[in-house]
Amino acid sequence: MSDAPAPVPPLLAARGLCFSRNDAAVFGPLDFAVDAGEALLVRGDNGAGKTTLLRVLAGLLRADTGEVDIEGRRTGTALRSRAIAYLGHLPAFKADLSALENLNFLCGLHGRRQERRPEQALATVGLAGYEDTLARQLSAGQKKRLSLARLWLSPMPLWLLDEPYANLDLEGIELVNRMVQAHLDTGGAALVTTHGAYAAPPVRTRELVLGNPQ
Ligand SMILES: Nc1ncnc2c1ncn2[C@@H]1O[C@H](COP(=O)(O)OP(=O)(O)OP(=O)(O)O)[C@@H](O)[C@H]1O
Repeated sequence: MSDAPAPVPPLLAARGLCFSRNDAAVFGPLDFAVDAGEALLVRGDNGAGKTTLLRVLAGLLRADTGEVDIEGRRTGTALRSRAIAYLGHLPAFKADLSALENLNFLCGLHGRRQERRPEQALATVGLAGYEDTLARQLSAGQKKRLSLARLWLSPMPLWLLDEPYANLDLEGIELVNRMVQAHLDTGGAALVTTHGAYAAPPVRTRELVLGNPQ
C-alpha cells in the first residue's frame, strides 16, 4: 500500500461543457480546471459567451451537456449556486435599503466569513461613510464597490467575477486585483472575465479563450 497522499482535486473542473440557444451553440465543448490558489482568465470578444459560461457555472443557467465538479464532487445547478460567489454585470441590491442594510441582508441570506463584518467590508472597498446611503443613490462605480464588499464577506472559496473592472476608477481596479490576490493567497480560486482591453488580474495562471463555435 502506498503512503503517498491522495491528490487534491481542483476547486473547479468542467468537462465537455456545452451551451446553446435556439439550437445555436454559444460555447463548447469546454474542458478546464482551476486549482485552489489559481485564477482563470476567461477572454473573448463581445458576445463570445463569457457571461453565459459564468452563469452556467454559477448554476443560473443549465448546460446542454457536460459535468462540473467542485472540490472533486459532481455538482448540479442547485448545489453550485450555494458553493460559489458570483459577481455579475448588474448589482443585485435592494434599491431602497442602505449600503449597510444590503450587506446585512445578503449576509443573512448567504452567510459570511466569521471574522469579517459588513462595516469593515465597506471601509475595505472605499465606502466608509456610505453606510446609510441608499443603494439607489450610489454611483455605478460605488455600486460595483458595494458588490465587492459583498464578495469580500463571502465564505465561498470559488469566485466568478464577470467584468469586475467595469465602472471602476484606477484605484478601484487595483482594489479588485488586491482582493483577487488575497483570495488566491488564502487558498481560494477565481474565474475572471475580461475583454482584456483595460485590465487583467494580477495572477494569470490559466487562460480560457472563447470564440465563435464552428
Ligand atoms: N438572454 C438572452 N437571450 C438570448 N440570447 C442571449 C441572451 N443573453 C446572451 N445572449 C446571446 O448569447 C451570446 C453570448 O452572450 P454573452 O453575454 O455570454 O457574451 P459575452 O462574451 O459575455 O459578451 P460581452 O463581452 O459583450 O459581455 C451572444 O450571442 C448573445 O447575443
